[in-house]
Amino acid sequence: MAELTKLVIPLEGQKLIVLAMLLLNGPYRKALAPDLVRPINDKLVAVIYERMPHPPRNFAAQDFRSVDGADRLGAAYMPYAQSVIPGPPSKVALPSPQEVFDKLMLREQTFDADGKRTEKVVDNPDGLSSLTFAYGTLVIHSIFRSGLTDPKLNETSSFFDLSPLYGDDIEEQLSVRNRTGRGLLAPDCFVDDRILFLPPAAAALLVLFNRNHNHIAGELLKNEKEARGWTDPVLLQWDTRRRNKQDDEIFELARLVNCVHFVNIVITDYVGGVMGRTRDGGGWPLNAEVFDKINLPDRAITYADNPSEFLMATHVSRGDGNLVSTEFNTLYRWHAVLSEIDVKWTEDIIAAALNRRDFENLTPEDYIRAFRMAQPPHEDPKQRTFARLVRNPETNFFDDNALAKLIFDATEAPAGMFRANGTPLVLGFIDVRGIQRARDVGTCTMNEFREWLGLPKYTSFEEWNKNSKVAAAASELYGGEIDRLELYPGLHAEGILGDGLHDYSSEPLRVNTTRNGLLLDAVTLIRGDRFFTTAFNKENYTETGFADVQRDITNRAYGGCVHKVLMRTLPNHFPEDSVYTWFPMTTPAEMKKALAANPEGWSFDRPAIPPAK
Ligand code: HEM
Repeated sequence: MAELTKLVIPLEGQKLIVLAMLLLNGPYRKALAPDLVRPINDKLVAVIYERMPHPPRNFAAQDFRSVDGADRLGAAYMPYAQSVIPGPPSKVALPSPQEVFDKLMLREQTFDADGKRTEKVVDNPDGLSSLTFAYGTLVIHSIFRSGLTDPKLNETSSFFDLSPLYGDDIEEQLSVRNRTGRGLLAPDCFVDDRILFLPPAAAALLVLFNRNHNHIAGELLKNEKEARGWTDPVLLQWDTRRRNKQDDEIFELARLVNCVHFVNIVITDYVGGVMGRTRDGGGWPLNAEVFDKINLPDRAITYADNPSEFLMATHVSRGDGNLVSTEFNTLYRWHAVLSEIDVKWTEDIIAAALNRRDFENLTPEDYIRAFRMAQPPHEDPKQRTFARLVRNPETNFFDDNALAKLIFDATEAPAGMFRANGTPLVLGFIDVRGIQRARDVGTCTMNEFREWLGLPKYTSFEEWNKNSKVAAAASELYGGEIDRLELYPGLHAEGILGDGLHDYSSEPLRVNTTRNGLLLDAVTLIRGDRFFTTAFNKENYTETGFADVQRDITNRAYGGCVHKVLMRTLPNHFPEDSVYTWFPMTTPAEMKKALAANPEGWSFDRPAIPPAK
């Protein structure tokens, strides 16, 4: 093992990423001498982080230097970054987006004798549940909100700031607050009405984050009152100025803390799951201290040929800011992984409103009309509902049982697999628009993106996807030239070798582009955020807030964090011994297999719903 470690130190780029991740993986990690884990982890983080430019080199929409130079990196209403500057456009015309979608991305369909259509769902091979991608929609809606009139503009900030809950400007934020001096959000509401158009587990999760905020605000007021000089809010009811000031302070602190809960789940349950590592106890593929100070030579990669300098201390930067890019906006459009129930839910809403079940020629207008008819969004976000949930007329809360049911249903539903021909027909027009959008904003090709990530370029369509039918269709669309393959279909119809990151044995350098990109992006976004790094301390978060978000890497979920929010916000629904509590992003059926050798103390059954009050 020591020999293997020596191998890692002089490596660089992609080879280092693959080998270091292998060494840090479960069984190998245990065999590593403890003092070797840290240097390998640190070099891995350095290589990943330094590969992304900070700040980005280019803005997708910025043809001229801004007149006042006052751009704030990552603020809402900034243009997307363009990480890869594409080469000159090919003189040969590109295929129509619809044709690209139909041949490479449309979920396989079969028709029975009566013409009834069935879509072939391939369950996610890592056992991920639909809840993973409900969470995923909260993640992507936190950082992407492409302008309707100008898709090069991002109307939300590039930070994991739970903007679907809190909004993108002060007016939106105030629309979900009541400013009683306690820093609370109004009961069970959120700002972003895009979430109402998604399968309801996403909205249910957001409601739980609302409750989590209010729990945190309550604890802060209780425990930090003296230290912060806060007053009992009852005594402030006639003093609007002081009441608002106190409310703002508690609110902003609770928001900071709540965002760390959100990102802790991203790091552990979510990215760990998507990388295929939750089931076998792998969790987050990097050392948990990835966002801490790292002391290494400034550009660790350039020290590759001098291993003795590897441990020399300077530092790897962090907290520099973020600007999400147009390439990653393309990468995250994971419509192929939608579960059968999520697709059915979407289809049923559209069919009921439009009175037809053929989804071939949907338009954005059809789509919006269907959702507005199904559940007209209330003007006031405090009164909005979803999935036909009803608010308690006295408290304005939703029924806990109804929320828990939505979470349990999504936990049991197997997500789909990342694969070619995986996007459900009903989301077809969204992908077609996405392909066109990627062209309009000047997105690079698949191979340009891979090269930028440090991955070897594909040399043939067969290498990109071993399924000969998919490879032949793509080759035909792009005139046999793999370098012309666009990023959108390139990512979403890419084949997975073995099961992606797990199978290094036969072709060690072949790593799936999406997973590779996800890891890079997650490290970059979180490490670039000062509130998760340089400003993450007791002074800024208070003793109470800082203690609340500490992760326990020895817990039953291999360090996962989602159970904390579930148990806290629905205290009667998530039992201590249930896989629904600790592993809701993997289906219970899959967790039963994963824990088969050691099932004592685990319940795999759906938790009982308490009698309605
Ligand atoms: C049934 C579930 C879903 C529905 C109905 C849906 C619908 C949509 C719609 C309507 C758009 C806007 C397209 C446009 O304006 O051109 C969109 C964009 C997008 N979707 Fe989905 N989506 C779903 C699930 C997901 C999931 C699970 C993910 C990934 C975790 C995802 C990632 C994205 C991304 C990254 C965008 C671009 C957002 C932007 O640029 O502002 N979607 N989706």
